[in-house]
Amino acid sequence: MRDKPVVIGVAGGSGSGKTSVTRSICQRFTDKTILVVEQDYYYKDQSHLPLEERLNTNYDHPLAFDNDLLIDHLRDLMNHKPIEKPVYDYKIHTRSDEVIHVKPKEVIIVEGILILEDPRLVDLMDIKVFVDTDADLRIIRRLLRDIKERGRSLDSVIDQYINSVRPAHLQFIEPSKRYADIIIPEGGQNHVAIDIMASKIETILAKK
Ligand SMILES: Nc1ncnc2c1ncn2[C@@H]1O[C@H](COP(=O)(O)OP(=O)(O)O)[C@@H](O)[C@H]1O
Ligand SMILES: Nc1ccn([C@@H]2O[C@H](COP(=O)(O)O)[C@@H](O)[C@H]2O)c(=O)n1
Repeated sequence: MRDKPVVIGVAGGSGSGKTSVTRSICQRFTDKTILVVEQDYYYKDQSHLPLEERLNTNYDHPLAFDNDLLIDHLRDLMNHKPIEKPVYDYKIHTRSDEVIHVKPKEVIIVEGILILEDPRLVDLMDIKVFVDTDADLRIIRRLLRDIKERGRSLDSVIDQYINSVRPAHLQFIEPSKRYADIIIPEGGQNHVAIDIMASKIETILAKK
C-alpha cells in the first residue's frame, strides 16, 4: 500500500499572503509533487440565485463554504482517488460550470481563510500553517487585488471589508491561529519561513 499524501493547511486572513506562500513553496518542487486545493473553490454553489442576491452573501462566514464537499475530496485524495475539483469565479460569485479532474500527489496543500476553523479539516492535516499579516497591509493588498483581478469597485471593497471581512476575521480567523503549528509573519516575502517549510516537506518526502 502506498503512503497517504501529506496534507498541509495554509490559513490566514484575506490578503495575508496565503496564495503567495503556497506558490513559493510549490516553486521549490516539481509539478508532480504538490497539489493545491483552494477552500475558496468550495464556496457553496449559488448558481440558482440571481446575481443581485449573491452580492448579499457573507463570503467570510464559515457557513458560506461547502466544507462537506471539501472534506470528501480531501479524503478521496488521501485514499489515492482523483477528484472533480470545482472552479470558482469571483466576478459572478459562484462556481463555474467547469470542474477540473485532478489526481492526488504526494503533498496536498489546502489553502483558505477558514481551514483551521473547522475541526474536521484540522484533523486531516499533518502540518498547519497560519500566515499572519497586519490588518493594514491585508486591506491594502486586498483593495489592489480585488479592483485589478476580481472586478470590484473601491467602494464595494471598503464596504465588504467593514461589514463582513473584518468582523469575520476577528470572530473566526484570528482565533483559529491557535491551531497552527507554524506562524509565518508577512507572507510571501518571508523567504526564511518558506525555506523552512520546503525543507520540512523534503524531509517528509525523503522518508516515504
Ligand atoms: N509581501 C507582499 N508584498 C506586497 N504584495 C503582496 C505581498 N504578498 C502578497 N501580495 C499581494 O497581495 C495580494 C494578496 O496576496 P495573496 O497571496 O493572494 O493573499 P491571500 O491568498 O492570503 O488572499 C496579491 O495581489 C499579492 O500579489
Ligand atoms: N464571491 C466572493 C467570494 C469570496 N470573496 C472574498 O474572498 C476572500 C477569500 O479569498 P482570499 O484569496 O482573499 O483569501 C474572503 O475574504 C471573501 O470576502 C469575495 O469577495 N467574493
